[in-house]
Amino acid sequence: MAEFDYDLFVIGAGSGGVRASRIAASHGAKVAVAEEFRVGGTCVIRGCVPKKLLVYGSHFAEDLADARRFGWDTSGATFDWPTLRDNVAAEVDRLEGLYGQTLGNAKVEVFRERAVVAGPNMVQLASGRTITAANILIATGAWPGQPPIPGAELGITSNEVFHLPALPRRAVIAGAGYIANEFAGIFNELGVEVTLATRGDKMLRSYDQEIVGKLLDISRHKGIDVRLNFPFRAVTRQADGSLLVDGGDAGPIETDLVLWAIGRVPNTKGLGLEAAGIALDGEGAVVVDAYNRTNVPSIYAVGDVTNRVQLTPVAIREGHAFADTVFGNNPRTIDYSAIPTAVFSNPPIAGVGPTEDEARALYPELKVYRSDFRAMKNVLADRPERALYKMLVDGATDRVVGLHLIGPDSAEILQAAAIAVKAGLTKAQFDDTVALHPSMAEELVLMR
Ligand SMILES: Cc1cc2nc3c(=O)[nH]c(=O)nc-3n(C[C@H](O)[C@H](O)[C@H](O)COP(=O)(O)OP(=O)(O)OC[C@H]3O[C@@H](n4cnc5c(N)ncnc54)[C@H](O)[C@@H]3O)c2cc1C
Ligand SMILES: NC(=O)c1ccc[n+]([C@@H]2O[C@H](COP(=O)([O-])OP(=O)(O)OC[C@H]3O[C@@H](n4cnc5c(N)ncnc54)[C@H](O)[C@@H]3O)[C@@H](O)[C@H]2O)c1
Repeated sequence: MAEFDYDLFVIGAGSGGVRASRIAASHGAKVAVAEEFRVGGTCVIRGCVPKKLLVYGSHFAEDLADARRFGWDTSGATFDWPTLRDNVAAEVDRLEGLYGQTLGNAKVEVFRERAVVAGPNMVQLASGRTITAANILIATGAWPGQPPIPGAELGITSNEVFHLPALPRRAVIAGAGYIANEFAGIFNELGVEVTLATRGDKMLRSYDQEIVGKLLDISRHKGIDVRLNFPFRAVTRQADGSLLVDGGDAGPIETDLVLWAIGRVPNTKGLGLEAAGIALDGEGAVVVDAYNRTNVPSIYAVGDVTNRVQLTPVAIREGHAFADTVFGNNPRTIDYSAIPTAVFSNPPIAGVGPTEDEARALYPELKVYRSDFRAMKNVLADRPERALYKMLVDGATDRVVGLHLIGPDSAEILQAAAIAVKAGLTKAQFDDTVALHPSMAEELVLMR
């Protein structure tokens, strides 16, 4: 190994890169990682973590309103955006520090600058220095996309949304995926007039559409103006400083903020990959095999940059499996089946396994169980919205193959239930489990 500066050089200290660095070092490898922005990556700095904290922060609006029915006098309660924004930013700073410490404790050297691939065993740092490594891991994540229309630059993306100087009076959120629905919920609760507009005819395409239909109804009931089939043609700044979104036949929308949430593009531009001969797919994602190896044998890639499943727990698993495979003498691949996922909309959606439409094609004897109910807390709060739980069962084997939920705390409930789906448990085994009463989760063992 002495012919190289490092056994492993990782580009990108996000979810996948940090885990891979730490585990490779624990297997005895000499490791360095380069990070051009902030250690921790998208999830910690401008993704999952600050987003979830804003979800909590914004939900107090409804909680405080509901509290009155439970006897509390909440008059005089006010909201201050800078306080929430700055407290969230401080928590992100704290976590960034912990990630740095973890790398330091693991004896991983951190270069706080951009790195690009300069050859099968060489990277170049922004400062000009070149470094050699027996193996290179590309873990550069993804970048928010913007549509190729005039005025797109007048909008912001999830990169900027956590730092708004003030909340806008009105916001147009473009897209109908994860980020769009999560920020529609956050902004709506914080009193912003939200329009969620997407060019397609569906929201959250990969989720069970009956569950998504419920979210659509509840979102509209909460005052979110959801526009499907909305073509974004252009954005212009008006004389009074507001923005005008040109939607062609769907009409213009006047707003104060445009948030692009139209998908995240693998971060491979200018990374030296073409020059190094690394194969990319049509969307610019690094092509890898099941062991995360590219077509150049010394170069690997994990996480969003490979555009397989753009989720933190998946990037972490891929990074870990890569390190075990290459440095731990333990070749491992990831099982991508039955990955539980959630959208932290208001209310949240969570699902595991195929949707009902997908399951119908896979299991000819599919049985669908439903529980459509109003959470006890919502009943007393006089809040009309209902929850919906769906269980998909393969009639041939009685196995529960999918669960799809919308309702309070559905992500928390699904994580535990997903273990049963992953383990291949049957409907009879769910039914054998005594209900935990009173809870929402008990619906899962009471479906008839
Ligand atoms: C708003 C938002 C909310 C999200 N919420 C969730 C959620 O609730 N749950 C969930 O599972 N996932 C969520 N995600 C997705 C999740 O953040 C990503 O799937 C995850 O961060 C991917 O990890 P990664 O290691 O592939 O990339 P990243 O975490 O993006 O890390 C890549 C790192 O590489 C750095 N980098 C890039 N190029 C270079 C270079 N040339 N040199 C040096 N450094 C470089 C970047 O600065 C970055 O720090 C969310 C994403 C967003 C944007
Ligand atoms: N809770 C979570 O786990 C979570 C949260 C946020 C992000 N993420 C990850 O990050 C990824 C990116 O999130 P996202 O919400 O940006 O993408 P997404 O893929 O979830 O949704 C993109 C949406 O934009 C629409 N769209 C695409 N091009 C458009 C255009 N030109 N004009 C209008 N609409 C357009 C699509 O139809 C789709 O509805 C997600 O796919 C997910 O993997 C996960």
